[in-house]
Order: sequence, then C-alpha cells, then structure tokens
Amino acid sequence: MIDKKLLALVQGQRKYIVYTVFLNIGSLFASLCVTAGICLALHLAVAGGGGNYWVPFFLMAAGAAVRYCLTVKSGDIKTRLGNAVKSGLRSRAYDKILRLGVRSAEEMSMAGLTQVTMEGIEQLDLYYAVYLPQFFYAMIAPVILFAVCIFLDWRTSLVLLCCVPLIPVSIVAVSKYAKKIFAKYWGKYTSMGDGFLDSVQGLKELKIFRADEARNEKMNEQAEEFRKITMKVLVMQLASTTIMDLIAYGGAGAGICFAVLAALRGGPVAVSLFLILVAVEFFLPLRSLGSAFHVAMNGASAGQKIIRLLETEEPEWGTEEPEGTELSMEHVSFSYDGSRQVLRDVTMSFPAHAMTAVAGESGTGKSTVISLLTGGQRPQSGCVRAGGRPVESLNREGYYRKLSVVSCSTYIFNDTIRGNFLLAAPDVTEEMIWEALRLVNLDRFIRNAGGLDKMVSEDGANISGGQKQRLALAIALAADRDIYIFDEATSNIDVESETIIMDNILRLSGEKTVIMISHRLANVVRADNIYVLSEGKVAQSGSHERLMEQDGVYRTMYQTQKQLEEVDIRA
Ligand SMILES: Nc1ncnc2c1ncn2[C@@H]1O[C@H](COP(=O)(O)OP(=O)(O)OP(=O)(O)O)[C@@H](O)[C@H]1O
Repeated sequence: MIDKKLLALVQGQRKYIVYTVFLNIGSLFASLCVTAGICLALHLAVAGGGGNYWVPFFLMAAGAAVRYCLTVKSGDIKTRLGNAVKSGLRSRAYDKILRLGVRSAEEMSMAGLTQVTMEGIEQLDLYYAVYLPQFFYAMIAPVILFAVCIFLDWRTSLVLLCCVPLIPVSIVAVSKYAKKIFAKYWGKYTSMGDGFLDSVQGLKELKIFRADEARNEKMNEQAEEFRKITMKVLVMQLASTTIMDLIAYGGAGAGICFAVLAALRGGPVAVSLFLILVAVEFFLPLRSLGSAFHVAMNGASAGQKIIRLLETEEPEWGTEEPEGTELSMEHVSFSYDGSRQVLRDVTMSFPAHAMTAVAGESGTGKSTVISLLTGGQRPQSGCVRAGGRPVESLNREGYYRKLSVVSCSTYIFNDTIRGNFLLAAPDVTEEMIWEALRLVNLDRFIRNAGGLDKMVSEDGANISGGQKQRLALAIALAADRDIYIFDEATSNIDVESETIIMDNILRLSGEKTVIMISHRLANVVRADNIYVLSEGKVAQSGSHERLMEQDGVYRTMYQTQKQLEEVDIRA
C-alpha cells in the first residue's frame, strides 16, 4: 500500500508527513476529551443532585479548542507539504529534462512530458499530503482507541478492534485491480493528450490533405476510450467505497451492540455511551484512508511516470575543458534501438580552421553524426573526441560555450530581434548584430521591418522560413563560437542569399572549426574535406575534385542534382 520508490522521492519533506500524523493523533485525543465531557455531563444529569459541571464543561471546551487549533495547523502543514512536494518534483523533472538535452525531446512526447509534470505532479501532491499521513494515522488511531477503551469494557473494545482490519483487507483486495486500471487510465490520458497536440500542430496539413474528418473521428474514438476508462475508475471507486462503508458501519454496529449489552447487564450508562460514541471513531481513519487510496492510486500512477523520467539514463559528462577546437570520431558504431546499426565503424576528423562536410543520401546518418559530436548520444563502440579529449570527459557547459549548432529547425523565440540575439550572446552590441545580419543578407529586411525592436512570433511564425533560417544563422555568428556545425542550415534560403551566406561561412572556416551538412552538394564543393556516408559507413572522402575523379556515390549524386537544378532553371 506504500510505494517505497515514491516515498524516496520526497526525502526532504518526510518531516511534514510525521508532523501531520502527530497533529492528527493530538486531534484524536482532543475528540476523546469532548466525548468524555459529554458523557460525564449526562452522567451528572442522570445522577441528579446538582454535581459539579465545571469538569465536563472544561473537557468539552478545551477539547474542542485544541481540536480546532490542531485541525487548522494540520491543514497548514498539508499545504506546505504539498507545495514543497510539487515545486521539488517539478524542478527535479525540469532539471532532468535539461540534463537529457536533445534526448528528452527525441525520446518523450512533449504532450506526455507536459501532462506528467503539470497534472501528474498535481495528483501526486494528494498522495503525499493526504494519503501518506492518513495511512500512518489510520494504523495508529485504532490501537490508541483500543488502549483507552479496554479499561472501560474489554469485550466491546476487542470486537471493535477485530473488525477494523477488514477495511485494509478490502483495500488490498481492490488495490491490484485499481493499479492496473489507473495505469490504463493514465496511458489513455497521455495518448489522448499526444493526439490532441499533434492534431493542433498539424492542423494546416490535416486541412490541406482533407484528413481532418478522419482525424476528428480518431480523436472521438480516443475520447470515447478515455470516457470508458474514466467510468470504470468511478465504478471501481464507488464499489470499493460501498464495501468499506458496510464494514465500517457493520463493525461499529457490532461494537455498539456489545456496549448496549454491557449497560443492560448493569454496567455504568455513561461508559456504554462513551463506547457507543467512540465506536465509529475506530473505523473513520481507515474509512478516510480508503477514500484517499483511490485519489492516491491516481497520483501513484502519475508518480511511476515521473520515476521513469527521473531514472532515464542520461549521457555522462566530466569536468575537463577541451584543449583545442578540432573534433573527431574513431571507429564509431551507433544504434538508436540496440538492433539496427545507423553508423558502422565510422572514422572522421574535423580539423580546426577548415570546413569539413558530411554528405550522403537521406537517412544515411548525417544528423546522427552531429548528435554524437555534440554529446546528445553516446556511441556503443568507438570514441568521439573534442579538443583531443573524449566528449564524455568534458564539462558540458564548457564544451557548449565553444559550440554552435544551426539546423533547419533552430527555434526562434517570441521576443524582439535584439532579445533573440541577447539570449545567445549576452554581451552582443548593436554593431555586432547588424554585422551578423549583413553576413546573412537580412539587414535590409530588418531595417525596413522596424529594426532590432521588431517582435518575432513564437518560432518565427511572422517571418518567412528563409528569413527565420537566416536569423538563426546570424544569431549563431554573433555568438562567436569556436566550433560551428551547420545541419541543412540553408535549406530554405533563396539562391542569392545562400551564395552570400556560403561565402561568409567559407571565410569563417579560416578561423573556426566548421562542419557542414547539406543535401545540396553545391554547398559542399568548397569544403576542405568531404565525407560521403552510405548505409552508415564512410563510403568516400576527399576534396570535391578528388571525389569527382572517382566513380562513386558522390559523383552520381552531384551529377543528378546538377541535372535536376538545370531542368528547374529551364522550367
Ligand atoms: N531518435 C531516433 N530514434 C530512432 N531512429 C532514429 C532516430 N533518429 C534517426 N533515426 C534513424 O537513424 C537513421 C539515420 O538518421 P539521420 O537523421 O541521422 O539521417 P540523415 O542522413 O541526417 O537524414 P536526412 O538527410 O534525411 O536528415 C535513419 O534511418 C533514421 O530513421
């Protein structure tokens, strides 16, 4: 009934759970004082003779006041516990996502991550703030009551104590089924969220392909499945609550019968009345635990997802600084899933002050090379070095300060042009920004569009695809790094701008380490060295001229592309 892994997640906040349990126990004693006060007052009234009512009055007033204060304090601690758990878990989850880097986006869906870190943690809060304190309190409370009541009537106390374990037995009986059903519930919930986000993001494509109707039906099916599983959860909760009510009230009824019998046998009426009033208290903590259990199960399922996220293996990093700016791969083999080899025994070197290109048909592993060079993925065999040192031995921040990767999907933030530059280069001046914009042929457009204060929408939605790519390139150039990796960075750019940019990148390679990945071989012809990948292996390498002399993949690709471009121009 208690998940050790979930308990271990909140080591720092366990003290709040202990405080809440103690406050609940204090509250129980206060309730007993109130009940004792009532019974004593009745006893004095039945006995007649105008006894001293101050004692029962004091018991009732003090008990009620203490109970009120403890309940308020307990609510306060629960809120503090909940807030500490939520902010602690959220920051651990976000830190983990940051440490996973590019892998988090590759291995987990954004919708899934959002649901787990937002709603999942919200549900988990109830597990810690409500369920766990209630669990420990429910185990202790019946024993305390038994210890008090046994001195009054051992038979009644024993009957009540024996009926109490029936509630946890019923909870355990449904827990296996509940676990399964909640795991299913969360699975359906996250897949519905994934589907929804996917559909919203791809709405334009769905409309263009007239696939929106079919998608709508699919989403309806997902929603219907989610409705069904939600109803199953509710039915299970209702059935379990009914069983627990039957046990609680049945058990209390049995205890009351014994207390009444004791009174009929001539025992003190006030004692029997006390036992009758206290009988339900034996069952209430476990009954409340039963209700909290279902809420907790929901949170626990979300908690398993958070544990899986926190336990995801992350690339290891060291503390060393790269000594130089050259990169290399030595006999590297890599597979994403452990079965299909994407790269096989690949050896490449990317010297400083030179431009090295990686070419090859789609799906041959070019972007995977980038992922390995930047440490986002680690090879199963072979070694990736940066500045002469294995990438895994480097200090990640130190390495990333030397590196800039520009791809066709580099993200542009919803900020001004200046704000986007400042994110990458906090010390950048206006002159440096305009110079970088000039290098990518974007300065005239920005001047006419309102200057550096022009607002850019989320991911550059209010500028063209080519302008977005040129802006990303300009930001990277202004950041002034030692190593530049361009992964299809000019794929959307018009030929005139591309020529200007390629001239500038070539000039840049005189001072920096430049790695260029491009489908368009026209962009790699001026590289100092070109590696041609084919089926995950280096099929050829050398300068454009040398590769054109050989009868290989490169020459075929180059000639095909040239013919297609000529056909395009003629058309
Ligand atoms: N995250 C991933 N998980 C599993 N397989 C992947 C992943 N990323 C890429 N692959 C697979 O690895 C192979 C190489 O992909 P990669 O993106 O490196 O190729 P590429 O040469 O850059 O292709 P393109 O030129 O089309 O961008 C492909 O078969 C691809 O399906």
